Amino acid sequence: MRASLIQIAADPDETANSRRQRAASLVREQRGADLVVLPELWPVGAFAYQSFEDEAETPAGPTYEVMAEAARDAGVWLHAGSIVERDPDGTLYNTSLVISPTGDLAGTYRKIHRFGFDKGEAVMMGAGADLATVALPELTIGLATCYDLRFPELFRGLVDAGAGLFVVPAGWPARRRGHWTLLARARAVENQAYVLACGTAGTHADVEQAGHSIVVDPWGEVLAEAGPDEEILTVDLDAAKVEATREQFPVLKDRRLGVVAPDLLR
Ligand SMILES: NC(=O)CC(=O)C(=O)O
Repeated sequence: MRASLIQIAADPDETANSRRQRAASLVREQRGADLVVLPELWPVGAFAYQSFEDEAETPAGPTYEVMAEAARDAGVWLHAGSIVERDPDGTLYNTSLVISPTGDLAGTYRKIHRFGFDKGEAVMMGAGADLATVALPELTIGLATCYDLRFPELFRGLVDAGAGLFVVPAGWPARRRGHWTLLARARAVENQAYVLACGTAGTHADVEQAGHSIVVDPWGEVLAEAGPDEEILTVDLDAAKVEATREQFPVLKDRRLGVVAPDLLR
């Protein structure tokens, strides 16, 4: 299974539309990949809070339209990163879109853990309420976004829902890059799953982005890591490695939910 992570820049020198066109042409260049991934809120910039209202769209809006055509042309599954979604009731969400090789919307995920504590996304957006997985031919992918990476219980929930690969689009700041790498590896090791974490490059709203998109295997080994600038990481994954790792070192079978989290069993 070949995956390409497109670490596109978040610099404010482009409009959302020109970013969409540029991202679409990069997706088209990935013909031959099975799965292509874009980062969090790349049409807007993850920290461009002042643009959220103006750039909000529906899951079937301009980002989907442009990226669906690109996915179809390239014949790939496309995790199109996330958009600012406006629900019909007016609430904004940080919503990921997964598009099939035929251009259909195969899944959406509203970011559950909102970043910013008492400002930014945390106060401007609603919190997602549902876990999301999408079954690809080789593996089921579990969806999470950026700050979600700090919440291991979400990833365990995705494993219980069948995930063997987590896709994590992000707009992670450079000043916390150490956490990004550590957390991506931790989520892979503890869940014996692949992690494809795709960040943004450049600087947006004065927040320097970490870049350093990373692919980690189910044993926690880093298969590929980008630098800080725009870059495309292409990696071959062995889908069978998920089950093989879980069989050879079956820690997930030793969970004691009845003791440590009885509420989860209700
Ligand atoms: N931007 C995010 O969603 C998360 C983040 O920056 C972090 O450090 O966590």
